[in-house]
Amino acid sequence: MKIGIGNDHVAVDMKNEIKTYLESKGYEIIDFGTNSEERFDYPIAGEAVAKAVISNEVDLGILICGTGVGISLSANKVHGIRAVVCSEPYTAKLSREHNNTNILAFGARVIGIELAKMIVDNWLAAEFEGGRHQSRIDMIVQIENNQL
Ligand SMILES: O=C(CO)[C@H](O)[C@H](O)COP(=O)(O)O
Repeated sequence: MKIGIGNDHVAVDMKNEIKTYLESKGYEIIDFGTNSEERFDYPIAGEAVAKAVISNEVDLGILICGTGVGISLSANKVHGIRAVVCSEPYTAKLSREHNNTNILAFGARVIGIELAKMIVDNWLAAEFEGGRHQSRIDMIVQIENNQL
């Protein structure tokens, strides 16, 4: 599986640790940066990873900024993206099973690396359940389509 990863200046170290962790588990990672601790505007990374998901350049995306909020908000502006920001594994898991999220975001200023790994593991291991959840996803898509 191919995963796109992106971050701002706050999250360079955490991004690299998550990247190494996932590569050690056999995932292919495409790094959309930044790799500098110079101030970097999170919408750039949020949009880049989101577009890579939508174009199928990658299967899923992971985004990290200070809180995970700004970078997930940015990704969610791209049509077809369902990005979740979360700080614990339960929401990460359910966001895949019920909401079919295609991007996971979290905050390098909020959680530590071990919790981040646990969140990533739970999110990647979970699968969309479909069934009663599909019609709700269809409704979300309809809201997007109503804006066009
Ligand atoms: O969490 C974030 C967005 O939600 C950013 O990482 C944060 O706003 C960056 O702040 P600063 O430029 O002061 O380092």
